Amino acid sequence: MTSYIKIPSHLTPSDPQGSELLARERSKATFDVNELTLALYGAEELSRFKRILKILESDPILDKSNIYYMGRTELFKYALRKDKRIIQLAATHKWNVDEFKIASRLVDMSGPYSIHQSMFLPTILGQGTEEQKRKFLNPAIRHEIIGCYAQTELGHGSNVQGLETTSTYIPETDEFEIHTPHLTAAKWWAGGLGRTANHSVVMARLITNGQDKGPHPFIVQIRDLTTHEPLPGITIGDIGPKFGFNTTDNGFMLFDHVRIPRFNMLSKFSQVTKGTGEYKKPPNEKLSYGTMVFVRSVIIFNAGLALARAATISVRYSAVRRQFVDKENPMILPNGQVVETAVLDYTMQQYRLFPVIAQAYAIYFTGEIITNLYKQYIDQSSRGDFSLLADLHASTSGLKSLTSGIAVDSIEDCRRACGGHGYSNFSGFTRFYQDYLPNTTWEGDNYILTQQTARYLFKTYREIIHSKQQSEEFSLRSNESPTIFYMLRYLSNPSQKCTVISPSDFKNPEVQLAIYGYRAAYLIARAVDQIDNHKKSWNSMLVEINRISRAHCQYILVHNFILTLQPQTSDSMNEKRRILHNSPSLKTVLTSVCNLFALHTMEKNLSEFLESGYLSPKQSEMLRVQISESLNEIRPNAVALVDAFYLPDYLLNSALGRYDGKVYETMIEWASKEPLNGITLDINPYSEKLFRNDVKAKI
Ligand SMILES: CCCCCCCC/C=C\CCCCCCCCCCCCCCCC(=O)SCCNC(=O)CCNC(=O)[C@H](O)C(C)(C)COP(=O)(O)OP(=O)(O)OC[C@H]1O[C@@H](n2cnc3c(N)ncnc32)[C@H](O)[C@@H]1OP(=O)(O)O
Ligand SMILES: Cc1cc2nc3c(=O)[nH]c(=O)nc-3n(C[C@H](O)[C@H](O)[C@H](O)COP(=O)(O)OP(=O)(O)OC[C@H]3O[C@@H](n4cnc5c(N)ncnc54)[C@H](O)[C@@H]3O)c2cc1C
Repeated sequence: MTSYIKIPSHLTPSDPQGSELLARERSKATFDVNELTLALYGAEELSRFKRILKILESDPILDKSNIYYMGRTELFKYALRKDKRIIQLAATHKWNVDEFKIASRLVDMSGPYSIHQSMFLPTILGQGTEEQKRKFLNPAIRHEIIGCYAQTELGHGSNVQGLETTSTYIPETDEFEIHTPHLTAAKWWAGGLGRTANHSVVMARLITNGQDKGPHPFIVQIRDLTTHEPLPGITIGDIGPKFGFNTTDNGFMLFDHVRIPRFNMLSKFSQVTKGTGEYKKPPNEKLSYGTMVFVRSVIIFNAGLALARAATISVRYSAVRRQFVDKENPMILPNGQVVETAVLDYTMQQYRLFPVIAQAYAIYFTGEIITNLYKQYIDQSSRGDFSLLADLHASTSGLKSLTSGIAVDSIEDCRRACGGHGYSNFSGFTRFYQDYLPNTTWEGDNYILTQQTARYLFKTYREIIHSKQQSEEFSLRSNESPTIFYMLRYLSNPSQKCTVISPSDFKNPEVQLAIYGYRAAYLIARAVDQIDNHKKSWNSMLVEINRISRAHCQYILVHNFILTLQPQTSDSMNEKRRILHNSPSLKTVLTSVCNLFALHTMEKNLSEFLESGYLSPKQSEMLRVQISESLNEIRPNAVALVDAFYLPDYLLNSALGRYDGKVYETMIEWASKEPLNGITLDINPYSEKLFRNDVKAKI
C-alpha cells in the first residue's frame, strides 16, 4: 500500500516497548496458553485453522491493509472479489463446509454471497424435498446460482404471520402466482438481493382454494442467468447506505403476478396437491421457521467469538498503554527505572475488561452446547421426531437475545476502554462494531424474542404446578433438566434464603446456581400469578417478561460454564474436555473466570436478587468483595486468557490489539497511508479550486 508521508525511521516508542510489556504479561501466566487453546478448539480444528490462515494471509486478493480507507462502492467491490476468491480457494484446496466456514470467519467481512451461504443453502437443505435439493441445492453449493432469503417486508419483519406477499395456487397451470399487493408488502432488507442474487427464497402467504394457509417458503428465480437483469414482473434494487454491513447489498423486491412452477414451493413438510390444490399440513406448524432457529444458534456461538475479539484487542492494548505513575505501587523495570503504569493495572480498567473475558468464555461454552443441541434436533427430526423443537426454539430465542445484547454492549465498552485510539478505525473496533450491531435486530428483534422464551417457561411452570396438584410425581431430582430443577427447588420452599456468610462462599457453584435459580423461579412464579390470578394482560407484563427471559438465560450460561468445569464420566468426555480436566492449572484459572462471570452478572442485576428477599443487602456487600478478589485472581492471566482464543492479527486487523504489541509503530504507519494525506488542497478561500493537482508524488 502507498505511504503518503515519510515517517523518520530512527524513532521508536519510549521504553518499555509494547513487545516487552506483553512478554512480561505472558510470563506471569499460571497456565499453559497452548493447552487452553487446544481445550477450546481441539487439535484437529486448530491445525485446520492454522493451515487455512496461512493460505488466506498470503493471498493478495484477501489482503486487508486497504479496507479502512475505502468508501461503500469500493468496499462492496472488494467484498465481491473476496467472496469469489474464497470460493476459488475452496475449490483449489478442496475445503469442506467446516473449512469454508473457518475461512469466512477469518476473512471476516459480510459480502454479497453471505446470505446465500448462511440462509439460502440451509433453507433448501432443511425444507426441500430430495428432488428439490437435486434441482436447487447442488447448483447453489457450486455457486452456479446465487440466492438470498426474502422474508422481511417494508411493513413487517417481526410479525411473520403478518407478511403480505401472496403465493396463490393456480390449478389450471399447476403454478403459483407470487404477488406484492401493497407497498408495505415490498420485500426489504434481504442480503445479496440488491445487486447479486439470481434466486431467492421468498416467504409468502400460501393461498389455495381461496384459503390462506400462512407464510411458506418458495424458490423464485429473480434475475436472468445471462443478462443478470430482473425477470419480467420483478422490480429489484439495493436499499441504500446503512449504519454498517455496507459490504452486503441488502435489497428490495416487488412482484407483479409472477408465475413459478408448483415444484418451487419447498415441500419437505407441507405440500399442495397437483390440480386439486389440496393442502397437506406440516407435522409441526412452525417447521417453516426452521432456518431462523438454525441462524439463531449460530448467532449465539458467534457472540462468544465477538466478545473474545473485543477482549483481545482491549486487554492487549491496556497492557501496552501506560498513563501516570501509580505512586503507591509504581511499575519498575528490571533496570530499576520507574515508568508510567500500564492502564491494565488500574482496578477500574480491570473491572471494565475482565468481565468481558469471562463473558467470552461463558458464551463460547454455551455456544458449543447449543450447537450440539441443534445437531441432536436435526438428527431426531430426520426420523420424524420433532420433540426437541419447542425447547430448542425457546432456548435459542432467549440466548440469541441475551448473548448478542451482551456482545454489543461489551464491544462498545472495550472500545471506550481504549480511550481516544479506540475511536480510530485502526483500533479494529469500528467496522467490527457496526457490522456486529444488527445481530440484536435480525433473526428476531431481541426484545420480541424474549417473549418466546418466557411463554415456554410459563408453560413449564404451570405444568409443574398442575402435576404437583395431581400427585407428588415431581420431586427434587438432580438429573432433571436445569429449568425444571430450579423451579422445583423454588417450589419446595418459596421463602428460602441464601446461605452465604462470607465473601468466599460466593465461589461455591451450588450457591451460585441456587441464587440464579431462585431469582428466575421467583420472577416466573410472580408473573404467572399476575397473569393467571390477577388477569394482567400480556402487554402490561412485557417488561417483566423480558426480565424473566434474561434471568433464565443467565442461569443457563452460569449452569453451562459450571458444567463444563465439572468432571464428567470419561466415556462421555470429548478430547477438548479431557485436556481441560487433566490440567489442574487450566481448571483453576477457568474457575476464577467462571466465578467472575457468575458474580459480576449477579451484581449487574442486583436489584432482582434483592427484591426477591433471597439475597440480603449484607450479602450483596460480600458479593462486591468477592468480585474484587476474582479480578485480582485473573490479573496475572489476563493477557494469556485472551491469547488462548488464538485470534490472529489477520482477523483482528487492529493496531491496538496486535500480538506483538507494536501499537505506536502501526498507528503511525497506517496513518501515513491515509489517502487524504496524498491530495494537495488549495486552501485559498477566494479560489474556486479545491485541489491543486490530483495526487502528490508517491513515496
Ligand atoms: C465446499 C464449499 C462450498 C461451500 C458452500 C457454502 C457452505 C456454507 C458456509 C457457511 C454456512 C453457515 C454459515 C453460518 C451462518 C452465519 C450466520 C450469521 C449471519 C446471519 C446473517 C443473518 C441475516 C439476517 C437475516 C434475517 O433477518 S431473516 C429474517 C428473520 N426474521 C425473523 O427472525 C422474524 C422474527 N419473528 C418470528 O420469528 C416470529 O414471528 C415470532 C416472533 C417468533 C412470532 O411468531 P408467530 O406469531 O408465528 O408465533 P406465536 O404465535 O408467537 O407462536 C406460536 C407457536 O409457535 C412457536 N414458534 C414460534 N416460532 C418458532 C420457531 N422458529 N420454531 C419453533 N416454534 C416456534 C411458539 O413458541 C408458539 O408455540 P406454542 O406452543 O406456545 O403455541
Ligand atoms: C443488516 C440487516 C440485514 C437483514 N437481512 C435480512 C435478510 O437477509 N432477510 C430478511 O428477510 N430480513 C433481513 N433483515 C430484517 C430483519 O430480520 C428485521 O429487521 C428484524 O426481524 C426486525 O423486524 P422489524 O424490522 O420488522 O422490526 P419491528 O418489529 O418493526 O420492530 C420495531 C420496534 O418495535 C418493537 N416491537 C415490535 N413488535 C413488538 C411486540 N409484539 N412487543 C414488543 N415490542 C415490539 C421492537 O422491539 C422494536 O423495538 C435484516 C435486517 C438488518 C438490519
